[in-house]
Amino acid sequence: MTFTEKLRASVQETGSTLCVGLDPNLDLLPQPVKQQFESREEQVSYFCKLVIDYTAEHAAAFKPNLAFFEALGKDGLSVFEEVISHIPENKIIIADAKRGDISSTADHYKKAYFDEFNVDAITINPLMGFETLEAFSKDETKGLYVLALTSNSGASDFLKQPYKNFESMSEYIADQLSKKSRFSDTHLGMVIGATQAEEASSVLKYHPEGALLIPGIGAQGGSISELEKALTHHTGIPLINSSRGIIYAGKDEGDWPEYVAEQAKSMKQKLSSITKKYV
Ligand SMILES: O=C(O)c1cc(=O)[nH]c(=O)n1[C@@H]1O[C@H](COP(=O)(O)O)[C@@H](O)[C@H]1O
Repeated sequence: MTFTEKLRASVQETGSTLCVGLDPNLDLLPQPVKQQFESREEQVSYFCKLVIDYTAEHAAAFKPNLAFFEALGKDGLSVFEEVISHIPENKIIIADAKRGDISSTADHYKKAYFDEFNVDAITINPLMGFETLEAFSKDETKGLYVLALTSNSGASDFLKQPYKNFESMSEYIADQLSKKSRFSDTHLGMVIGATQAEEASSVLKYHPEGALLIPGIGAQGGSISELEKALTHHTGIPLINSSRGIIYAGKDEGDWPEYVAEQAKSMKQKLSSITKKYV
């Protein structure tokens, strides 16, 4: 099954374009989890597994962010592996690693994330050039989400600046990804921030078939109705990510996982007008 086939199937099976972001911040973990386990590793592992159990029926994808696992030190990658092994087979797993390096180094990132951890997709920072993508390009079962128009205000530092004969570097990245897609077995998708809906449609038109990872709803305040407008002509399947807005719902309650499930269900419903186009 190719990456896009798996992506479509996961969205269809769940009737959802929601991606639950696994950003386990030790300072924000629910009190009952902290009380139950002494070690940080056990706390993070248990927390993420419960979030997965309680949200899986509402989500097509999970996006563990590597920073939160690396912050655990030497055992962080073991916890990451434990957590991703807990994610049901039919869900898309995106390793949010934002890697991007010269080709020989990129080849080792590819070995780590595609071959060893066997995730479906990884996020890529293209600042070192399109060379950062090449090592990943030979696997039709995998996808890349390349930072194109990020959700933060720092998008104005480079990405929203005019570049070559494009209105912005974001447009140029989208155009290049579309051209490179013809020669790549791996699906080349984009990261587009939900907080950038105004600029998003002009970027999306350069790569209309690209799968999208869209962070910025929930805690960052991106508007779902503006996002829906921006996606009007887009055919690539979007996964819309919320991390803090879901995983820390009901954080100090004994039955916190119920709040997490409720929040995921509610977000799935809020996204339904976007989702219906892709199911
Ligand atoms: O690549 C990402 O996932 C990403 C790109 C971007 O432009 N903005 C962005 O917030 N993210 C990530 O998406 C998640 C957003 O988390 P919340 O704001 O808590 O929903 C974090 O893991 C961020 O690192």
